[in-house]
Amino acid sequence: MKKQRPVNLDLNTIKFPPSAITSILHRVTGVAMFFALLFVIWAWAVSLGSADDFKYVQSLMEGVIGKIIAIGTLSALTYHILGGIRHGIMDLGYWEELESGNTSAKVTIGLWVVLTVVMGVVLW
Ligand code: HEM
Repeated sequence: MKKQRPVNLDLNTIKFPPSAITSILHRVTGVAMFFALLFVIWAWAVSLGSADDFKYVQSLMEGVIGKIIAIGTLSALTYHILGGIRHGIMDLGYWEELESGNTSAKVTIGLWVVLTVVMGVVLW
């Protein structure tokens, strides 16, 4: 076996292309939504118990943690839908080349960041 095989253990020199980052984010936001849904279903069920229970959930959602959960959940959903639409367009045969795929990935991430900031400002 060749002794002088190329080795690259310097993680700082390894860079993910934008399309890889969108792919990872799609899975991360999908899993995040699964867990967020557990909270959403719990809050929904509790809020239907009585008028007091409703007020309890309302005050929870008006607090800092409630707002972070709401903005985080909507942000994950927004990314997942944007990524899902990008996937649908790729399924139709567009944006499959290296350059267009990376451009659509950058646009997806950019749109997501802008929409998250807008949602954050509106919901805070
Ligand atoms: C609460 C709703 C949703 C949950 C919990 C969810 C969860 C997930 C998870 C966990 C994955 C990753 C699967 C894997 O990588 O093995 C995934 C993938 C995917 N989701 Fe969702 N999803 C939801 C809604 C949506 C919506 C509304 C869309 C479309 C706009 C969508 C489009 C997709 C697509 C296209 C993939 C595949 C991505 C790929 O092949 O890399 N999802 N979803």
